[in-house]
Amino acid sequence: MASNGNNHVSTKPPPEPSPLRKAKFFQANMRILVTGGAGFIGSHLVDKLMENEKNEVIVADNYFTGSKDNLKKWIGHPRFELIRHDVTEPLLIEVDQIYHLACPASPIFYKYNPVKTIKTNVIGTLNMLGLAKRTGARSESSSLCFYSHRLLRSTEIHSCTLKTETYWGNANPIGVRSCYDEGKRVAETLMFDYHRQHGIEIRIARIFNTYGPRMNIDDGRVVSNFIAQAIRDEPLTVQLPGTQTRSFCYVSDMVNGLMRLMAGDNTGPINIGNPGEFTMLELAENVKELINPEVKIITVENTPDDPRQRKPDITKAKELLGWEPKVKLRDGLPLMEEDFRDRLGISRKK
Ligand SMILES: O=C(O)[C@H]1O[C@H](OP(=O)(O)OP(=O)(O)OC[C@H]2O[C@@H](n3ccc(=O)[nH]c3=O)[C@H](O)[C@@H]2O)[C@H](O)[C@@H](O)[C@@H]1O
Repeated sequence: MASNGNNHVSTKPPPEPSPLRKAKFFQANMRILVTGGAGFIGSHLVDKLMENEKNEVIVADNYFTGSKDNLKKWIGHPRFELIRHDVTEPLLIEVDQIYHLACPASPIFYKYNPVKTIKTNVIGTLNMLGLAKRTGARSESSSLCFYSHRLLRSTEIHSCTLKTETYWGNANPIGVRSCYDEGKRVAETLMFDYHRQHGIEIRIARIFNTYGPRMNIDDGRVVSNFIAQAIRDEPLTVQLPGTQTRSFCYVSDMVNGLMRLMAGDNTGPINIGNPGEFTMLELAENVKELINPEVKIITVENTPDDPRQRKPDITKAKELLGWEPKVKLRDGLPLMEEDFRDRLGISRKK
């Protein structure tokens, strides 16, 4: 029997881990960090991740646009942790996967503090890559970093081409939206540099306009604006010219796409969005018909640098991930209406 060097011979086996620790060890074999997990897409992702009993989910959020309300059903759950944390500061924890979603996405929020927005994209992503590098180097499990990116913003007014992943973008570097657009571009560069230089496993999703329950009611984006306006009997404000297009993806489809990407072997970038394209006037007509046929539609001034057309080409997502969206706009809008009515306390007129 081996001596411990103090002439004391131990005959006792090492202590068994406590039943609590054992239970935790065997149940939760994937620790996942979701930055921005108290936000709109993040909180739906958390719901889905928590369905798997093998996942332990940690959310880091500074609550700038996210809210604890979105996570209230998980607070206190043994496999869930919530940290008030700003991703522009380093975070030292052990995780196996990172879904990095933290960043204000609505133009009114990101223009409110553009310096913070670009710091969130650049320094926030650096910090997450640093975390992935550290944990990847130390633990046996692979450490993945995932980064969400909206389509590179196009200011090509007459462009009517589909946006494939090879599109390099034509973004205004000095405009009011540049903090977001350029921040996302640099973040993608950082992701690939860490991947090439340090072997960090990465996934890049290019997320297109997403809608659904839990969007901030007054966050200024078009679907939430129109639905709140229709419920409050206020005119739907179509920004000129009204012929600009967007393609709207329901949040459950988005979350499934993000999880498929994480589970597969492709680094991306890969477009995740719904290719169904609508003009803002068509969207207003749909909201009017489905939610409040009495409501007026008016036109108002637009904001600078508003892209005129946006439609994802999702061939790659279909081929490589076997993913495509399922929820049609006309089915998703009523689901969002229900949530907005609950939160606004306004029920449907009889
Ligand atoms: O939802 C998103 O994912 C995206 O939202 C915004 O991008 P944008 O496409 O301009 O989103 P909205 O602000 O919802 O605007 C969409 C279109 O609706 C129009 N709009 C907006 C608000 C409104 O009340 N009425 C209206 O007609 C805008 O002029 C614009 O053409 C952000 O800039 C992106 O970062 C984000 O990815």
